[in-house]
Amino acid sequence: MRKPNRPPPAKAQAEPDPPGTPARRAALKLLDAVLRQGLPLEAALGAANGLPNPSDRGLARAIASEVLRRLPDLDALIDETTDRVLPDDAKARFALRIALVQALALGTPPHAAIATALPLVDGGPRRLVHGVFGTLMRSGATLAEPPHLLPEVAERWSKAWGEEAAEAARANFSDRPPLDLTLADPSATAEWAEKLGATSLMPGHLRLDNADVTSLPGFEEGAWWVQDVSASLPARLIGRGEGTALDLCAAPGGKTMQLAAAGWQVTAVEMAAKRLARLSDNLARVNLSADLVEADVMRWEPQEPADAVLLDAPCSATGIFRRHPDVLHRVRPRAVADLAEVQRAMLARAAQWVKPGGHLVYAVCSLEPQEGEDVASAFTAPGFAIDPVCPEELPVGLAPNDQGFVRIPPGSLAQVGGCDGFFIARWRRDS
Ligand SMILES: C[S@@+](CC[C@H](N)C(=O)[O-])C[C@H]1O[C@@H](n2cnc3c(N)ncnc32)[C@H](O)[C@@H]1O
Repeated sequence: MRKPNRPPPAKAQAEPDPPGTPARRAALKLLDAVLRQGLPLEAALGAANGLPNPSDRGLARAIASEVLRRLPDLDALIDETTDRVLPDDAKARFALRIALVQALALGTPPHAAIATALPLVDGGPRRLVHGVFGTLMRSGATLAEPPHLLPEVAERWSKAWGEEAAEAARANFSDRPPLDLTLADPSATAEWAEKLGATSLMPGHLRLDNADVTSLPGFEEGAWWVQDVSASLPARLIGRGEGTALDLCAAPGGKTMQLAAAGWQVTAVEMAAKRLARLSDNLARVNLSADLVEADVMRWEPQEPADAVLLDAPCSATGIFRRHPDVLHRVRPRAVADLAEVQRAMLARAAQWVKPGGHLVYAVCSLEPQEGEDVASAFTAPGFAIDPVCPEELPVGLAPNDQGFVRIPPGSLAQVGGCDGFFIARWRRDS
């Protein structure tokens, strides 16, 4: 005989979360996505997008970004205050990181920081979290300025680029990166610099303190687009032209726009449909056009070779760590090795699509030599020779290396606001 359905036993009434808790819960989800699942912060933002209030979404993102920027320093404070080291993935550690970063770096009053973080412990050691937070507040704890890089990153970059560069990278880490714009018409640089109160590191480039992009003069008419000066160099190294150019791995389209503005008839190939749609919107805003192809570069091939081929390969993106501190937490040696393998294969494919007399440019926004120097140095194909970059093609303060490649190590251009880390190589196909 079936038992009659009984109503579930009444649960003890839980205390309601203090206002502001949903933003902290979303921050916790973002951190979990980056640190435990290895996802990019941008991809994880869906977790915060469910929040009805836009300012909560912004807060969740700001908290998560700041925790990622300051993780070693936050964990050092936590570890020196607990009797036993909390596991890396313990909810208590996450709640403390979130509370401490707000109180010590984001200007949240300590009582609000802890009250909104405690519900994140969810039945865990609330008293411990409260106690550790209180001890640190009473002792006048502070966070290092600039923040420390993750020890493994500092070690890797010191080894690759020298201790001074790694220190410069750290110094750069606390500065808010400037806003760089690329002009569709480089001959109008002086005019736009004056209009926007900007400086310029080279023709076609403008640098401003951060600003609301969409309200700046020139946005509506599409006179420029946002692009870090380093990211603008690969397309610049192809120069002006009237022939055909392939832009491989093209979205969101900074380089496609540069090539189209420089007179090339561009085919932009991108695998991610959403990103390709963004590229299309970006082109429309700046009144430029290109043939857009949604395809995997490892499967697609053009009907005929092009005069210029630009491969901005998928990479660890450690060069953009200032804007996206999550990259430093997601890069593991195995991932870099896997990416380097893909990059080599893509470069070999891209080379087949260059016309004799044409150029091939390879770029990655990576600070890992395995993805830059190692890939370019290993590249050989019949008829190709390195086309060494000249110092005059780069902004003052950057220089090609002995092989004629461009390596932009961490801390570059620090005295004028810094720039992204990059690697760029250029070859010419003679036959
Ligand atoms: C570094 S971003 C490109 C940035 C872009 N060139 C620009 O200047 O705006 C790399 C891009 O490559 C795309 N991608 C990755 N693997 C790809 C593949 N196998 N085929 C085509 N696109 C790919 C990614 O979706 C991403 O949009």
